[in-house]
Amino acid sequence: MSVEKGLLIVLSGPSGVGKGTVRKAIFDHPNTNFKYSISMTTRDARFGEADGVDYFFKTKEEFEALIEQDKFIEYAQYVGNYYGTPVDYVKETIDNGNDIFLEIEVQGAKQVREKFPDALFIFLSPPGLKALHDRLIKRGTDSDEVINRRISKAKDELKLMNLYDYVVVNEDVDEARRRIQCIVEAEHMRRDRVENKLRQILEVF
Ligand SMILES: Nc1ncnc2c1ncn2[C@@H]1O[C@H](COP(=O)(O)OP(=O)(O)OP(=O)(O)O)[C@@H](O)[C@H]1O
Ligand SMILES: Nc1nc2c(ncn2[C@@H]2O[C@H](COP(=O)(O)O)[C@@H](O)[C@H]2O)c(=O)[nH]1
Repeated sequence: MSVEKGLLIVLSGPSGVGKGTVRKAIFDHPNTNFKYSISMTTRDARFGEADGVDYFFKTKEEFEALIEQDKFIEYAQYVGNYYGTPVDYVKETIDNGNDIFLEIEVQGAKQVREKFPDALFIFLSPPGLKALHDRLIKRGTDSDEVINRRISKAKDELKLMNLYDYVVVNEDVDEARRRIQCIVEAEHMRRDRVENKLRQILEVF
């Protein structure tokens, strides 16, 4: 009997909205069984970030060689750096029946939609642009110039939220965590119902 494929869950949204914070809350929660896809990037590691934990840090040349070798499900250039999702771990995880969680920006999410139309797409939105700006400043990881570029990008990214299956507003981290877990659970139930229905219909013959 073939193993049922795992769910590919894509969490996207503008920089500073709290994707990483909400993702950590999800993974720290006892009910979580997802795997996490660690991205590759050419940006410098921030204070406290570790290679192979937060990202796989690569040089531009290494990243471009991996693009040539078709080693990404998706990749994008964001504020002067490459970011991408390595293909092997994602495929292996879903083929083994496990759910996998991607935390990526919107251009990458669009590419995933083209390759994996069955994936579940969730957009994390800030309560407002002022809150987003405040969060980027409070995080203290980027210069004013980079923050302004991220906010300018966010204005375009927010316009794409209607392309997602669900939008979750991150007012409160624990509430956003709970909503995302409910969405994933409901999606599993929906898929199981469709699968069972199909089985029943096919049994008639
Ligand atoms: N609900 C919230 N209310 C207030 N502050 C928040 C909330 N969620 C996250 N934050 C804060 O906002 C800042 C940005 O969060 P985080 O780094 O998780 O964003 P991100 O979307 O992952 O950013 P990036 O895409 O740049 O990696 C952090 O300082 C975090 O503590
Ligand atoms: N398209 C992709 N976007 C990614 C990936 N990993 C992270 N990201 C997004 O990039 C921006 C900037 O991240 P930062 O760590 O420099 O703040 C942010 O929106 C991330 O979600 C990826 O593999 N592909």
